[in-house]
Amino acid sequence: MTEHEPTDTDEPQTTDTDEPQTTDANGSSTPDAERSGSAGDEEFRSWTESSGTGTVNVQDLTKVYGEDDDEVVAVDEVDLHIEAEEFVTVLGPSGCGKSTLMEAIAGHLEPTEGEVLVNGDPVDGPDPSRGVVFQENRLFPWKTIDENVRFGPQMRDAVDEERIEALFGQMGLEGFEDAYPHELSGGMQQRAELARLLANDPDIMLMDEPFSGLDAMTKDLMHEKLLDVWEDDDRTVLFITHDVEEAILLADRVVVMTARPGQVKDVIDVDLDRPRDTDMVTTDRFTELQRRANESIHDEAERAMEQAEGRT
Ligand SMILES: Nc1ncnc2c1ncn2[C@@H]1O[C@H](COP(=O)(O)OP(=O)(O)OP(=O)(O)O)[C@@H](O)[C@H]1O
Repeated sequence: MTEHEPTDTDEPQTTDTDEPQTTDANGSSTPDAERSGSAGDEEFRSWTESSGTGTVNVQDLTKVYGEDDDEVVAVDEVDLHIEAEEFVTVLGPSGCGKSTLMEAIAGHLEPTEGEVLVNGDPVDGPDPSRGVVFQENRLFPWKTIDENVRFGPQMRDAVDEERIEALFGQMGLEGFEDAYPHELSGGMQQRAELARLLANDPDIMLMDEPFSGLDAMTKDLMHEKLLDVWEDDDRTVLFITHDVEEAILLADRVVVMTARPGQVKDVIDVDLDRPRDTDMVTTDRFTELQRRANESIHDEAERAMEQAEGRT
């Protein structure tokens, strides 16, 4: 498999042209919360053997881009496990390999070393059971919202009209079925993107900074919407972010990554009650978790900045 090679189960891709692509469909994958290093062999074995619907195991994952002088080690020997129905956020500085990790789980790229297992099976390409959402939505600009949402199921001859109608209600998009993506606000586009993903009924949702382009108020609403979806449907979620508050508010566990080459530095258990809402960010426990995450990420952010400035 070549990086980003189009397959008939790949995600819809927007392009600079208005021409339909032949590379669409809908894949989704599961992420993992890692626990390498600190875990004993026996404990680690029990995680990797767990293979319920929606479990992800990343084992010794290394990804090297380029060759010789251009070589970049994006992630280095990452071990991660995510239980079925767990919500894990990955927090890391810019360029530390977060997207690389997610793309490996999505099946969009081939590891240099190591492997990813989903439900105990090796990932060897995209699959609709692993749904991916990016910061820039991948809606087809030439299709209506309804056509976008039903595209994945249609490709598999598995359209469920009731499900699609319910998704429009759940995402507050009734009345916008015939609109085109450019006619919607940023928040509505991301809700349409979520509906498109959920139309495939994925076990695992892989979300790469999906709300980072939204204003604060819309972002809060999207957090509530996503938590509702997750709490109702028991899906596994791997959510990548730079935002400490977002990482804690959403997650069961926050995985903190080092600066490049990305490795798991820390795993923070978030023991806040559920259901969660944005008011929680002012509580003592939230502040304490936030302080811990900030301490963990601080040096890595500095190192990442030095790397970006060419100082290391
Ligand atoms: N296809 C590629 N070819 C060469 N280098 C790449 C490729 N994709 C990513 N990289 C490099 O690998 C490193 C990790 O990239 P990645 O996008 O996974 O990091 P990230 O943590 O998601 O970054 P950001 O937070 O900025 O989105 C970066 O140095 C990036 O430039």
